[in-house]
Amino acid sequence: MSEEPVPQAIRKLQPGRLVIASHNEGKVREIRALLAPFGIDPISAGALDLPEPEETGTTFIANAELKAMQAADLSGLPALADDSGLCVEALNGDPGIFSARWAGPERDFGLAMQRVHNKLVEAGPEAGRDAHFVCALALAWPDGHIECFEGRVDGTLVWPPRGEHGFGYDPMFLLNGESETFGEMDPDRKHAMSHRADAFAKLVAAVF
Ligand SMILES: O=P(O)(O)OP(=O)(O)OP(=O)(O)OC[C@H]1O[C@@H](n2cnc3c(O)ncnc32)[C@H](O)[C@@H]1O
Ligand SMILES: [Mg+2]
Repeated sequence: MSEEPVPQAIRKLQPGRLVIASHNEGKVREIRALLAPFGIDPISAGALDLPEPEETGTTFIANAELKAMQAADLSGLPALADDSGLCVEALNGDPGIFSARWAGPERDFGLAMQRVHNKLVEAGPEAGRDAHFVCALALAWPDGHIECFEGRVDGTLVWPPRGEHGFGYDPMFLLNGESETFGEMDPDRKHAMSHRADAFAKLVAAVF
């Protein structure tokens, strides 16, 4: 069996020597699955007890950068952060970088999805249901070097939410051309076509 070519930056990442700078279990699960083919078994920020930084950036990239840099700094290890969110066209891109914050301190995504739905109802019957997910990935090295990549997928929103898989806004997001929401989809299928997979493919391609 021929060995898969391994990108340079990834080659430097050894099992147990990469931190996933995220406190979101759903994301950590997906990033683990994306890294598995490279033989990388990362440590999560939670396992290292790293603090959750305040997300003061005004873009997905800026927030991914600040999370990755803080984790690399504190751990002395390379760190991969993900800042992502749902952008609804009829809501001028909201909740966008505030996607986690719309779920309140309890991180209640039933509530967050209801909020999105209510705003769309308020926007009136002519407001469309188009939306996209964005994922910014930042890979920070302890020497301060940082690389960023952004992925995106387009779809529409359904109501009521459907499916028990995934996390966050997945049950209300229907990728263009699909009949199952991300919440109904087999997780492997979502991992293969999500905004996170798109950003990850760019990360891998850039370091060849
Ligand atoms: O910052 P970290 O610790 O990584 O975790 P977080 O949950 O706060 O993550 P973000 O700040 O990036 O907020 C993004 C929110 O957008 C939502 N989101 C991102 N990717 C998603 C996906 O693949 N499916 C559904 N919702 C997603 C999800 O609810 C996240 O909480
Ligand atoms: Mg966050």
